[in-house]
Amino acid sequence: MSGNLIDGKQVAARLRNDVAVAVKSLAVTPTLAVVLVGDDPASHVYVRNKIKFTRETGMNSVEQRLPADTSEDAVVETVRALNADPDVDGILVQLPLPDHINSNRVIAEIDPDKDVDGLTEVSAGRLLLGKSGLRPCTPTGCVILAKETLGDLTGKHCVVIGRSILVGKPTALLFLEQNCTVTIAHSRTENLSIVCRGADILIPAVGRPNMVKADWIKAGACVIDVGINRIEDASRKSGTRLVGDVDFAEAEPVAGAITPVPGGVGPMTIACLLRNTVLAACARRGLAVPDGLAI
Ligand SMILES: Nc1nc2c(c(=O)[nH]1)N[C@@H](CN(C=O)c1ccc(C(=O)N[C@@H](CCC(=O)O)C(=O)O)cc1)CN2
Repeated sequence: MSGNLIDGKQVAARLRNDVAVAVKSLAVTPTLAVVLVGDDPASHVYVRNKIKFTRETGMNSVEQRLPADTSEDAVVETVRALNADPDVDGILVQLPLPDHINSNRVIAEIDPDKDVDGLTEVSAGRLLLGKSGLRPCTPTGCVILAKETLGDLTGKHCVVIGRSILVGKPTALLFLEQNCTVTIAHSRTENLSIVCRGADILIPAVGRPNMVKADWIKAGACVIDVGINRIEDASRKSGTRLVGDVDFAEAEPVAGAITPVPGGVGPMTIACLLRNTVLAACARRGLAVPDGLAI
């Protein structure tokens, strides 16, 4: 890897190791339950990896795989049963759900103390109010990568592009929690490139391949690319490849540090999910959080 690359795979592997050490130190074995509905191939890969890493870090994995035509009520019942199971510490419902299911209703059913994705209204409220709680995984991964690169983030100007509930908004709040000065930019922001050029930390999270160009980036800035976009590439056997929201070839020479896609924020998402599962297990069971899991 070249000098300014932020190696998300390596940081994620280290975090998974910290989780494994933490799990060994606990008197109980945390359990993560995964609910997967339907046949989305990417979701199947993500869930397979979540289960694999859950087991590799010494935790129990519970799987609920439901067919694509499962009714919304049946998915809600599945979540309720997991809420009621005292052995289950964390519940995650893999997104996206099939079109006929209202994701908001399903997520709202998750017990906030088991909400290891940090997506319920209670988790969002706890984050907004600065109360302890489970934080969303991809945004937490962004903070860990930024701190790994820059150390203390106090006073840094962080520009988040995107205002989604899954990434943009919680990312902004988490960087605010780190004492950053935060700007949330989006598709209607005027002079977007100029706003971005003011960033010490730039976090595009919009899902638009190669949108951020070299002249959007302040020289030496830390760029954390949340976009994972599959584009056509006839030169590849598969006919496609993954790119971020940042035009990496243009941006890399300008940035002080930059995440690649793949191999940047993506692997952190699952590592942070495992960390959240330990945090949930400790909070539910009144145990102290083991050393090594603080951000
Ligand atoms: N319930 C949730 N659903 C979804 C989430 C989530 O956090 N919770 N995020 C995404 C999918 N996702 C995890 O679920 C996820 C996405 C990407 C990666 C990752 O490691 N990507 C690799 C590339 C993988 C590839 O080759 O396709 C990378 O960026 O290096 C992990 C997890 C939507 N749904």
